[in-house]
Amino acid sequence: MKKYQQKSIIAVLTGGLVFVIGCFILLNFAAQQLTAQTKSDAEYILGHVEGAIAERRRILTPLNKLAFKQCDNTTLLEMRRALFDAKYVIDIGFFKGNQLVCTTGAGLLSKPINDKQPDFIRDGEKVRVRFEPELYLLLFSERPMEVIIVRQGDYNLIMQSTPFTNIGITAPDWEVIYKTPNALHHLAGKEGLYQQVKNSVFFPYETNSVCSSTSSQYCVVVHLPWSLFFSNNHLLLIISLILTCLAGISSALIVDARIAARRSTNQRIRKGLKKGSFYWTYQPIICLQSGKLIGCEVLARFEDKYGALFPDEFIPVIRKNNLTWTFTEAMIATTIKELTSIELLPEGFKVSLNIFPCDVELGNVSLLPQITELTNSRFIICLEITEDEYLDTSIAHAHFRTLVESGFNLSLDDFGTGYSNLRNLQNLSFHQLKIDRTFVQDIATEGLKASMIPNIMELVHKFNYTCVAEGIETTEQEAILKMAGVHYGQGWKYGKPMTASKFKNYITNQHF
Ligand SMILES: Nc1nc2c(ncn2[C@@H]2O[C@H](COP(=O)(O)O[C@H]3[C@@H](O)[C@H](n4cnc5c(=O)[nH]c(N)nc54)O[C@@H]3COP(=O)(O)O)[C@@H](O)[C@H]2O)c(=O)[nH]1
Repeated sequence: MKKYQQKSIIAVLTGGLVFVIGCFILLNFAAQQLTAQTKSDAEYILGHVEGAIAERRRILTPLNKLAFKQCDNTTLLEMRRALFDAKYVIDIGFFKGNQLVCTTGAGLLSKPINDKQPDFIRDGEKVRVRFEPELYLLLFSERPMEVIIVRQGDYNLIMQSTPFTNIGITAPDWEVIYKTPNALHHLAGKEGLYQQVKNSVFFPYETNSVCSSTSSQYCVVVHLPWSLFFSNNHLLLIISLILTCLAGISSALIVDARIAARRSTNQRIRKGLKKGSFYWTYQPIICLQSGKLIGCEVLARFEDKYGALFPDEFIPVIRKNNLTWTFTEAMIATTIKELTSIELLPEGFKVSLNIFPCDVELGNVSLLPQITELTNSRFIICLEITEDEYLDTSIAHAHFRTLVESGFNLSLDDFGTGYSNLRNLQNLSFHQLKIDRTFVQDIATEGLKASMIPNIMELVHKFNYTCVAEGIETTEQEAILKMAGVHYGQGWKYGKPMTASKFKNYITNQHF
């Protein structure tokens, strides 16, 4: 599998992982919300259950204390008074023995009704509770009602479960139960739900149950399905999903970009040499006295699908990978062709090519005289070589002599920066010395390096060199260098390194 494909897979996997983690966080958040919702629904219903229990006590205990022996108008009046501000109780009945004789709704019954067996009895208080799924109350006789009937002493009361169902809860299913040691008694809501929850038939987080703190036998269970929860919060869900997707996509893009950026410079440069990612630019060199263009320096640039690399990045890699000569050959082949095609360039135009010092030591430079594009060109080919310890050997000196004999000009680059051996100035068969731009930049601050320019010029004159100052950006620098006797200048003041076509336009506007 190709490396870039592997890297794309890593980016996609990272994006996918971020998406999955995002979804997990989202799901976890939704689960917390669902739990909170079911808990608040269950507590809401339980609040009503406790309210109903309290109401039952509030009504039945005082009524029983009145100790009526039969149902007459006084009894009915007291019963109706008790019912007046009730919230859960819809009817109160009075018993004689085991027979219901009157109710607040129907008054005195023409035919007493026998009490039925309760579902359960609350021990201490002797409260008998019965769930009636379809009770036809005389007052509301057209429709059956789901009610809870609670008997205490001589009275019973009927509570409707509608106050629980018509409340503002989200869960569609819920159940109120009463737990005895041996059984569960359904009181309101969806019968059997409690048992289903105990049997874990639902998805996680969909259910919740709470029991009363005052009467712990009363419990409420609610069920809110995920599907309903999501459909209730669909807008939030969609926005969160979009954000999670965006997080996934952007992390994939970031990883991709980072991988691309980190993609081995080595590899890019190796491939770039074969695939033409290198191109060359030309920076004008000007005669400081006449102001005329006398030559140019060839400077490499690199750009591939991952972006540009600067010479400071690719030159060391080329050197480290022993690609210096391959690189120089590519430079010569392209640049001489490009410059030759610019007809306006006169005979004797000076083309400065950078040569790696290691190619001098390795003897590769001895191949230069064999490159006919160079030797047959109408230009003066100036080889710029950085001062280096490699140049300080007798073999190097011999190569330089051969190059000079073959018609090349030699220029000592970056003079004053690195390895410096003044003896070389005399021994090397060089034509030119190039003052490094740090000396020129020092002019503005009148620094130590700038103060050394006259000394450099003394050496230049002594050994009969020509001198180029590089990095000239301002008129002030130009004036000072001109006064110091520097012959040529190179820098942004005259033009930045430019492609062949731009250089052609530049030349069109110059006078030789
Ligand atoms: N062997 C080869 N070496 C090469 C080749 N192409 C470049 N190089 C070497 O890389 C070093 C950096 O080069 P670059 O970034 O291109 O910088 C050159 C100019 O752009 C820069 N310059 C020129 N004028 C100005 C200026 O006014 N201000 C300013 N801040 N910078 C300026 O200076 C660099 C000139 O380089 P040089 O004359 O060679 O010292 C550099 O060492 C290049 O040699 C290549 O094809 N082969």
